[in-house]
Amino acid sequence: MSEHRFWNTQPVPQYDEDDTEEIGPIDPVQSADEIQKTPYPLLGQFEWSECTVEDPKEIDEIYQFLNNNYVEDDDAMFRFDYGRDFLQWALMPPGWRKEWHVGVRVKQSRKLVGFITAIPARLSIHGSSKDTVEIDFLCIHKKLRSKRLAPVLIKEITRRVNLVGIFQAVYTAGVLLPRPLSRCRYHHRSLNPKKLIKVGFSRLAPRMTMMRTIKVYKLPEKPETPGFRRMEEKDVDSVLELMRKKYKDYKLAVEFSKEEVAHWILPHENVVYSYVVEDPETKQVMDFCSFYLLPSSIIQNTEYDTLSAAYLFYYVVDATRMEMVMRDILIEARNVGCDVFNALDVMENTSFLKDLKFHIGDGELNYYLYNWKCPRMEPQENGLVML
Ligand SMILES: COc1cc([C@H]2SCC(=O)N2Cc2ccccc2)c(Br)cc1O
Repeated sequence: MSEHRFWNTQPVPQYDEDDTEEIGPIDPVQSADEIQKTPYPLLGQFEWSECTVEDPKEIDEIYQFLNNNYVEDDDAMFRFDYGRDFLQWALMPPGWRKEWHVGVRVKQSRKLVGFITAIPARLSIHGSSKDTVEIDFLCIHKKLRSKRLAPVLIKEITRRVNLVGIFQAVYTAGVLLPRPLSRCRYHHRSLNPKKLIKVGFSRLAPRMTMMRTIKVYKLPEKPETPGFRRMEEKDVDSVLELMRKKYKDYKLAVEFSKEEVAHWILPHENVVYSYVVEDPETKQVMDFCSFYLLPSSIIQNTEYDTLSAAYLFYYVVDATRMEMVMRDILIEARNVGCDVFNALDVMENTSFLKDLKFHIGDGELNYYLYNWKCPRMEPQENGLVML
């Protein structure tokens, strides 16, 4: 990892450093008024451009740009296809800022060729609370790769975040950079095995027929947990309470406000689906769970061009009901048309992945902190899900 020309200049733990138990900023503490007021210089033909994500035209432009240029798997078989509604939801949570939706355009054509975003997040890291941002959607046009544009985008978003007095950030990547706070793995549960095999994501197991494979992954028609229902506005306080109690046990977690629970967890059609388990007697909300929809383009396939996928999001479920509730959201995801259900090995996920017939994927997800040194953590100690 010594060859990282950019990351070796940044306030992140370098690879050769030992795993000290120290906790604190890496850069000397600065105040917002010491921060450079002008944007970083760009190569001649490019200019900075704050995107207006409330404008359907601009959200569509961002959608198309990410749909064509964002993250692919190592074999270039799939590329994330974040939806327009999903992007508006992801980029306008409570406390969002327009100046943190940073685009790079070609001056003369106005074409969008670069993008990076930040959203505010109050994080609990090894028990102490910090105002930070979550960095996401860093994307450079395929034709402009290895022009050293990404470091400029990262420095510019850092400057804009520092201007309002925030000096820490969290970000994730499939690639290995100096230096992961936590290294997690994706697991996948087939919902439509026939399509997953046809598009080359799954393979027919030896001595298994397609009919037999379909039977193995078959799920009941409807959820079976007594009291399982969609989450509603009236459940926000209960869900907030469940999260506050449970997520303080994780070494990395967002400290959600009531408004943030409403924004991130209440159902949003075609974006995020959430459910509660209401005790049939007491009418108390005992559990909640949620997943978000993030399709992928299938880059080379004659029969299909999109893979519908659900991703496990936030939940608090009693251990005795865990497997049943998680099976119920597999059923809900299948019922809204998903072909596969994805989950990381974070939180308590490993308690049900095997029994619910998830298989480990080759996708790794590494979590990183910017300008904060602290001990690393195991996936199950990690309570943060990034979109
Ligand atoms: C291909 O193996 C995986 C690819 C991905 C990512 S990379 C680009 C993309 O679109 N993905 C979503 C996806 C695509 C296909 C199946 C499941 C998830 C993940 Br995340 C974990 C995997 O194991």
